[in-house]
Amino acid sequence: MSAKHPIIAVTGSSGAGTSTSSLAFAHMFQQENIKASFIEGDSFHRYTRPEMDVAIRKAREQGRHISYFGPEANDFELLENFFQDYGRDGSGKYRRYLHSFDEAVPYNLMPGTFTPWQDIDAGTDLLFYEGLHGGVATKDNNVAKHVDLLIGMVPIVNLEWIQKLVRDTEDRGHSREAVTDSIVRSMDDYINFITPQFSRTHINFQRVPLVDTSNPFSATTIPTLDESLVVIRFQSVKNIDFPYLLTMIDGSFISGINTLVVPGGKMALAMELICAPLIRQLLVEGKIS
Ligand SMILES: Nc1ncnc2c1ncn2[C@@H]1O[C@H](COP(=O)(O)OP(=O)(O)OP(=O)(O)O)[C@@H](O)[C@H]1O
Ligand SMILES: O=C(CO)[C@H](O)[C@H](O)COP(=O)(O)O
Repeated sequence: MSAKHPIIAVTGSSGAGTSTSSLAFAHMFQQENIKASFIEGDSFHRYTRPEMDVAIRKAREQGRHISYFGPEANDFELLENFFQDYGRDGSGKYRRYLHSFDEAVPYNLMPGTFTPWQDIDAGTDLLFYEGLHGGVATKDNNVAKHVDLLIGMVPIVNLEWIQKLVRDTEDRGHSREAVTDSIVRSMDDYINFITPQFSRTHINFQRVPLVDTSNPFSATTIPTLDESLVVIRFQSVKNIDFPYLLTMIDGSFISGINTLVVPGGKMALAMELICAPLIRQLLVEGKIS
């Protein structure tokens, strides 16, 4: 935790929508005149795509699996140190993992490689991380403890797989078979390193489709916001003004203790109405109560 240099993390599996959520946060930061450093979790992968292909093959020969969800393919130590450094004095180094030609060409690099490490901008008000491991905690590394506001982005798993399949095939040049294989290969790490994070979050946003997603592996389109609801669970934040949220968000309702449901189309609005006061509190008081 850091009063002076707060860290906000949106954590979620591959395809969950953590990058998409950055838009709502970028909007909030702009409205509140907050200077933020945006960091992508994929920067902390250990391997380039060709190196990862080799690591996957070697692990397979040894009868093991390696995936982007676990510590073999991601440097949790580096991520923890990065958060610690930022929390201490607002410094840190970042790089980008380039998934597609669109992302790689401006750097004159190939997809599946990294940009060089560089210093983050000096003098930022906060760090915003979106990625796989913002709330990870293992016996060796506790990333979660450095985060001041931790948000879980967790679509129902069929929807998550559809979002991953469609995005990875349409934007990242992977075959349907390769994406399916990576989902299967990642399952142990998913259970051990991804899902436990959602018990450490302040708030989880869970998108639930209202259309049939029973065979995610045959889907070719992503259910739209209007074809979904979002279940918002408040875990470790107090003083949430539910009457205000219910008034402001048309079609919202309370489904259980500390759980608000909003129409999918209202997800960004809900995120802003809920998170903006928390961010203000974080910057003024140095913590979320
Ligand atoms: N709320 C949403 N409604 C509709 N589509 C969405 C929503 N959130 C994400 N998507 C779509 O799902 C796909 C994956 O989203 P996104 O790229 O944000 O995931 P991610 O969590 O950042 O994944 P990765 O960590 O693998 O980069 C994208 O095609 C995105 O447009
Ligand atoms: O988004 C991901 C994890 O968050 C990808 O699975 C990971 O970055 C590897 O990408 P690629 O398979 O395109 O090389």
